[in-house]
Amino acid sequence: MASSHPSILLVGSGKMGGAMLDGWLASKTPPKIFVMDRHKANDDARFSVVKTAEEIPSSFTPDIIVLAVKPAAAETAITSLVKALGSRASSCAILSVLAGKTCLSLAEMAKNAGQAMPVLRAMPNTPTSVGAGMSGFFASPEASKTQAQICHDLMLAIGEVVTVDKEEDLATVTGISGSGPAYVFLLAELLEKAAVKYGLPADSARRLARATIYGAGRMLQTLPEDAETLRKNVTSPNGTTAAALSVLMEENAWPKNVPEAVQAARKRSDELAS
Ligand SMILES: NC(=O)C1=CN([C@@H]2O[C@H](COP(=O)(O)OP(=O)(O)OC[C@H]3O[C@@H](n4cnc5c(N)ncnc54)[C@H](O)[C@@H]3O)[C@@H](O)[C@H]2O)C=CC1
Ligand SMILES: O=C(O)[C@@H]1CCC=N1
Repeated sequence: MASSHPSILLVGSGKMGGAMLDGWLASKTPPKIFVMDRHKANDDARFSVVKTAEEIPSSFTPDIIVLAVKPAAAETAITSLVKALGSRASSCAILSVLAGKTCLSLAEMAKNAGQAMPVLRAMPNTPTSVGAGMSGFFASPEASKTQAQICHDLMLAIGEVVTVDKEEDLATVTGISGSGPAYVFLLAELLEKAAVKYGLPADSARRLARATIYGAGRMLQTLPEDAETLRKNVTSPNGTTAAALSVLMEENAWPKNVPEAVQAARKRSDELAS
């Protein structure tokens, strides 16, 4: 297995698979990529596309199968891959980005289809498409050190990686960074709507909301201060920010809602496991 330049089969190139694909293609040393998705056009010379597992050429054996289908589609996809790859599947590992589905349950699917395969999991997010992703990562004990390193490095090529020691912690990762971009996009939507409500033109509203979130994000990314300090630096005593935060930080507002939202995502992740 070539760890420096692995070959991957990306199964599912929808919103998350497509975001990872964009990230890898823009990375310094893109892996060799085959995409398997009946909805993906075969119009880009930088990777090959097959619509079904049966179309994977016998000359191609991936090091890593990156599984990026919906959780409910996992079994069909794994079964078709095991059957089509035959004995070649024995040298592949599965890197799943599916919410919820455990390494054990995915490994069972492969075994039931006729081939034991090690399973590793990553929980990425859509900012991987612009090289600014955040992924949680877990390698099951069945994966070799080389497979774990390759998968870790694949995710590192498209953003940051946090390795978790306990697989169940990926549910929390999902509620924080996997789903998290949606919380930020919601904030952008709501700020934009508020700006329009109070009289600004739509274009200005959009720019103000987006640039504010981008600027705050860059500060969080580049400055050493913690988020609380950065917030306090904006908040003049008895000023406008204090007035706004008295609404958002009210006991039953964000301090209650945000942890509850994360817990709802964690619970849903556990439900998707079965
Ligand atoms: N959307 C997101 O922000 C994130 C999604 N995920 C996970 O990524 C997975 C995919 O989610 P999305 O990309 O949002 O869904 P999606 O519906 O946009 O993409 C799924 C893709 O899988 C393809 N597909 C379905 N069955 C297939 C099969 N048998 N063979 C090949 N391709 C097949 C579909 O054609 C589709 O393009 C989910 O399991 C989700 O939990 C993880 C982190 C973030
Ligand atoms: O909503 C979902 O289930 C997926 C997992 C994390 C982000 N999107």
